[in-house]
Amino acid sequence: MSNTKIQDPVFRRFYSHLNSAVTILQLYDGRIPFAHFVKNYFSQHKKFGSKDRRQISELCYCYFRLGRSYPQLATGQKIVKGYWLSKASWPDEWLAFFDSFHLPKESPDHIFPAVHSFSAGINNDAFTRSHLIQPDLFLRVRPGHKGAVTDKLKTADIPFVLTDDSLRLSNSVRVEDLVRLNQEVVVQDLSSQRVAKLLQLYQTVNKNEMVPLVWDCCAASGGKSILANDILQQMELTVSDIRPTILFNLKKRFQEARVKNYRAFVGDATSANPGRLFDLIIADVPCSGSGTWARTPEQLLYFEPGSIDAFVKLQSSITANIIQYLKPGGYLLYITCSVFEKENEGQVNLLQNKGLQLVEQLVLKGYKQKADTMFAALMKAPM
Ligand SMILES: C[S@@+](CC[C@H](N)C(=O)[O-])C[C@H]1O[C@@H](n2cnc3c(N)ncnc32)[C@H](O)[C@@H]1O
Repeated sequence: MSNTKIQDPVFRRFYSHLNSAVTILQLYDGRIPFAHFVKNYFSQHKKFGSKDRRQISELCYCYFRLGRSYPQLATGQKIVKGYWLSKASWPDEWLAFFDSFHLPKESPDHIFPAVHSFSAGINNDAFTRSHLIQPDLFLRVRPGHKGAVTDKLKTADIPFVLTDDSLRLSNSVRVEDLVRLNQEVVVQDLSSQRVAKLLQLYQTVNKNEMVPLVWDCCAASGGKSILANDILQQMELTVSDIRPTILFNLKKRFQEARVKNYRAFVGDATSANPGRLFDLIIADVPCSGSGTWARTPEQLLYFEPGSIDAFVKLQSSITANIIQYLKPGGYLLYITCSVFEKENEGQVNLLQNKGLQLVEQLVLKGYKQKADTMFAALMKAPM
């Protein structure tokens, strides 16, 4: 680390945060999400105020964002390089400060683990570099709440960008203090919101006049179910997940979101029998999450490449089971937050081999918009 004596309190504080970040990174082994780890660390080390906590965490994330680039650098130097690259421009005094660390001029060359080919149309270079910057926070405004929500943000003087029903905000905004979460808005990444396109398509191609029976078989806390509720307006919903605790969160969230007409059960989608047939099954399957690693950049260092094949196997076991519960001519909405072709088009191919017809698939590229990258496919069962 540089010996430069910098008296400016801004840089002295930076050094102090840098030293704390180095200590934390030396303790972290990737076994739990870094967000949980750092939260536990701060709850055991009460001397850090909230601003310090935020800055120290950001420095740790800057380190992860470089992935396996610059193996020759000490941890502190790598943090500073990541911090430098995390913003497009810096004032001159900061550039002089960074210079004092004798950092390499070359661009990072091992940000993303090259473990498998990407889905069609993903630009390798742009996607990889997008990990250097923290994505934005996105909210989906629920039907009928646009005016009230934007008024609240304006009154609180919070900068935002509204595009259709999607709000983009800085990550530092505490939205829960400003608007009613789940009732007025849902915290949902931009690409996740774009899955709406396939739900709207389902509405136009589905010729059944009855209220559709819908099963969200990997529901988690219900983000896609609430989206389906807002688009389809009327549906008879079944939700399930393998984790009982997440269904507890779902029930609380559904109460806030005023989603009432549903039944829930704990079930392993590789073998669960929901006891009826459905017009639409939503399978937002467990996956590598590789389209969201700009939000969890520790994965760039700690992700186990071997686990992709385990995810692929799990995904095909889930789809093999659930398609048995599609009505003749019913629809499957298959979703991942992965960029790997194996988890995306590869699974669609398997389903086509089982007789399903592809209606439309979308590679939801978020990397140019400070958002996640996802994949969604709408498929139709034979009549
Ligand atoms: C990507 S998340 C779903 C996110 C959710 N649809 C949303 O929009 O908020 C995948 C979910 O699948 C669940 N899961 C993993 N393996 C499963 C299995 N074998 N059967 C059912 N659910 C499973 C996980 O517990 C997790 O909640």
